Amino acid sequence: MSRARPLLTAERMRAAEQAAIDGGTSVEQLMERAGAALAEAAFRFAGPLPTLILCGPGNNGGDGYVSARHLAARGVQVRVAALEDSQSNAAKWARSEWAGDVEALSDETKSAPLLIVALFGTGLKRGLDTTINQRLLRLFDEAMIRVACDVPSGAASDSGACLSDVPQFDLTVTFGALKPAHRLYPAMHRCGRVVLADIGIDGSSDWHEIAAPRFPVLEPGGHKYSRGLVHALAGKMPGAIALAAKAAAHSGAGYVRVSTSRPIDGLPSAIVQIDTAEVNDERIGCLLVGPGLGDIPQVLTLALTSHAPKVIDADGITYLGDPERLKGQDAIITPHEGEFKRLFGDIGGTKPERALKAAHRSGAVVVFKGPDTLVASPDGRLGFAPPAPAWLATAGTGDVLSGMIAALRARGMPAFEAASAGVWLHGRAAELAGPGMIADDLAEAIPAAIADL
Ligand SMILES: NC(=O)C1=CN([C@@H]2O[C@H](COP(=O)(O)OP(=O)(O)OC[C@H]3O[C@@H](n4cnc5c(N)ncnc54)[C@H](OP(=O)(O)O)[C@@H]3O)[C@@H](O)[C@H]2O)[C@H](O)CC1
Ligand SMILES: [K+]
Repeated sequence: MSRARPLLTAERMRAAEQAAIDGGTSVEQLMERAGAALAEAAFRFAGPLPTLILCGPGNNGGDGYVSARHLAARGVQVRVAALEDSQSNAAKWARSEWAGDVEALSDETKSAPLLIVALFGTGLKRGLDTTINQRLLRLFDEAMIRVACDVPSGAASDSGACLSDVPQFDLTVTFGALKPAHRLYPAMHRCGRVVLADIGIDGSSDWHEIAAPRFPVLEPGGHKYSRGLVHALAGKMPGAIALAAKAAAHSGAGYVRVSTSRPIDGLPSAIVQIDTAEVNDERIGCLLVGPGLGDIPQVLTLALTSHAPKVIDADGITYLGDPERLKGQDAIITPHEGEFKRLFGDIGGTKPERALKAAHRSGAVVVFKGPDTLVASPDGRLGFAPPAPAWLATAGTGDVLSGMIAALRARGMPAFEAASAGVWLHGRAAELAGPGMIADDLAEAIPAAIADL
């Protein structure tokens, strides 16, 4: 299991920085490590290209001055352009240690093949002034490779909002821990590749980027029930539950059963169809309800009489009405924005805050889907999905995800881990299925995604 990279809000980042300082590390030492890491990552990524570094007035700019010194020490032709005088002592120190000139950022500033932008990081308070932003965008267009220091300038670190027009960077070098902006829409799509540098602060957090899952080892002596029985309840539109059932089968469930009032054609024969719904059969590893449910809420009510772990998706979420109905249900719900709002109403805050409040209120693991999918647990853990292909936005991919999560849960993974692993595999399978995929291809790409692990 590759180490899951931690994420911290700006406030928790400052606290971690302060703890390091209380522990005897100076701000200048932290800045020296950050700037050196920025130089190292930029050099590895771009090679010894002539470089222009844009430095802002705060410590983000300070990192920029330090990186200028380190790149110059490698023989790189480096120029620095500053927005204004440095405000903080550490930034003043970093600027004083830079032996070269510092140009004033203006309309006359010439760009360079490698552009490193260290204008604003976690201290951004508002969008960039139009003049500054125009200059940034011009220099950006004239450059070949663009690198952001810590956070793309103009992106709000905690919410992932772009407070001004943020261009598309090739690389973002961040320090200590990832920031929410690296994994929240739209800022996440402006970062390019994100490199996390260790600068000696304790970045540990209960927020993480979801990493490739480690699968429960299959017991040779196992049988179809020990590998997990997924029991799906069909509703009005059988196509959706069929897709979810297929995805569950491809995700390694030992046995997939569908309760349906009429035969569903096109289902692989490995998937058993029955016209009863014994939802308290203790062999059930995970119950799945919601895909294609339509307006038959009594099927959801039946599902809630089951003691089995369950995945509730789509219409099943809509018909819940009250999040409290999920208490004690050992449930994973998989809402997109609309279903989230219908169930939880207008919970304010950033997407991470909303996801965690919903998990806390419902007692369920909440997979809050979107171009930035989060997995929130009632115990405060929060997983951020790595960027997934845009072509996942097509009909039926949500049904596939719910089936994948149900299978992993049925295989014995705890709810939060099963939901996180499902989200990760869903994105990976989409990459393998390619841009022309439809949801059926996505389900069929799951075994290759798992084999990849
Ligand atoms: N946290 C760590 O472990 C480390 C972080 N480092 C780097 O430090 C920055 C955060 O530095 P900070 O000085 O807090 O903030 P910024 O550099 O991002 O912003 C500096 C000032 O810029 C002004 N500001 C904000 N928005 C705008 C804007 N749109 N236009 C103009 N000016 C703006 C603001 O000043 P005000 O006068 O507006 O209050 C900010 O104070 C972090 O990102 C890392 O790169 C350390 O170097 C290493 C360790
Ligand atoms: K920046």
